[in-house]
Amino acid sequence: MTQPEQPALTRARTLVAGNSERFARNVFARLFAMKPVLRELFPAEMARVRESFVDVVDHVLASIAAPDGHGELVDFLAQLGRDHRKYGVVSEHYWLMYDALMSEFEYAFGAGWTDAAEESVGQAMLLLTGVMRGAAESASEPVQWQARVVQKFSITRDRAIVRLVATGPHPAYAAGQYLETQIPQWPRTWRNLSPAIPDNPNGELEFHVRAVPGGRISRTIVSETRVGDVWTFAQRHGTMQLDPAKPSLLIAGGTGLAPLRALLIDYAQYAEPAPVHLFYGTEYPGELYELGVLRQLAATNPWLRITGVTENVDDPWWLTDAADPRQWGLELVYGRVGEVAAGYADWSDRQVLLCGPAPMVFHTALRLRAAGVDADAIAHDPLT
Ligand SMILES: NC(=O)C1=CN([C@@H]2O[C@H](COP(=O)(O)OP(=O)(O)OC[C@H]3O[C@@H](n4cnc5c(N)ncnc54)[C@H](O)[C@@H]3O)[C@@H](O)[C@H]2O)C=CC1
Repeated sequence: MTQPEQPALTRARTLVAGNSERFARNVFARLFAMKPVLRELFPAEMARVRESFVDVVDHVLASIAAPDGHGELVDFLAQLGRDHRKYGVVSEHYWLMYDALMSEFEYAFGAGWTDAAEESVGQAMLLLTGVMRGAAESASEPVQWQARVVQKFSITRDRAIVRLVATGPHPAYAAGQYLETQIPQWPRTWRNLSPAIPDNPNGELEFHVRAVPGGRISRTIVSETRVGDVWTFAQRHGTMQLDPAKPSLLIAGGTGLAPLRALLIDYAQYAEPAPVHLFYGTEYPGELYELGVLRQLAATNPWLRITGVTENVDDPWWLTDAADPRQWGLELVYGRVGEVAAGYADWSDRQVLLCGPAPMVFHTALRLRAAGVDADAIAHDPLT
């Protein structure tokens, strides 16, 4: 394959960026016109799909011109191809998508659609659709698996714990990873959720969910999920892990505790692992719902130290029936969890894991870096 021409790729990126919403709409319109049944594979609300789609097209156009090989790009597209199996996308659909993309680029380029432009853009789109198709064809794991809700209870008015049991064998996930999840109330719509317990032979799963403002899926889980609902899972992702040979600092915001909790339970299997200090923060003391469980874990695992952090000293009037975390005798500090943790000690020798609301993770990482922690030592899931 000859190196695609930079000017044509740059022009293609400019055209897409000029009106990315229209570009994506037109490509999908062309695709659905060629095969109307494909519309059923996508969620009713396409805005997020279109946004991600344009990001991928732009990423490919930007990366393919790089002279130093396309290793990372190929890995990225291969993962995307495996992920897309859950939508019911099959090989033939990738050829149709290639045709839809090329027709739209031809339309967008207008008189500028020269042989050279067609060849360069064609190579990029062939790479995009070809790598995704190839990876999907060679993937060996089941596309989807299911689990049934066996228990659900509210922690506060906008947070719930949901427990499920897998209905059959499922691909194991590593503690700290998150799973692509679909709930029956929102068919064909996928969200990432982090299990709060490690993978286990009984297929038991536990999720801690906050109804985030504007979050359709999380709100539905908190308000509508019932025992007996069947959830569907697809790929697992995420690279957060704990090396038992290195001391760690874990900082959790609210239900962001979930994957760190799974990691701690998993970590407890080691005989004498390196120390771990967990800072667990919420807005109000009554929201530190997991302190009781964490205290039990710390009582039998001397390597674990826990500090609860709350922004407010007292609970608001609406936080009823909340347990007072002071009863567990654990350290409780007031402030924002990231600021409290960063100023608490010298963490420069620690591996650091962060999880919680995106602004909290972002600000905590900044604070830690300002306090001398190396950026490479800090890990968290992608911020969305
Ligand atoms: N794998 C992942 O990335 C996971 C992410 N989450 C996310 O974690 C969030 C948890 O929400 P809640 O339980 O309501 O936690 P929350 O909103 O009550 O926040 C908990 C902590 O974050 C701090 N915080 C909040 N906003 C901040 C800001 N702008 N700057 C600095 N610190 C801030 C608070 O001071 C508190 O200590 C959800 O948005 C959920 O999507 C939850 C589970 C897994």
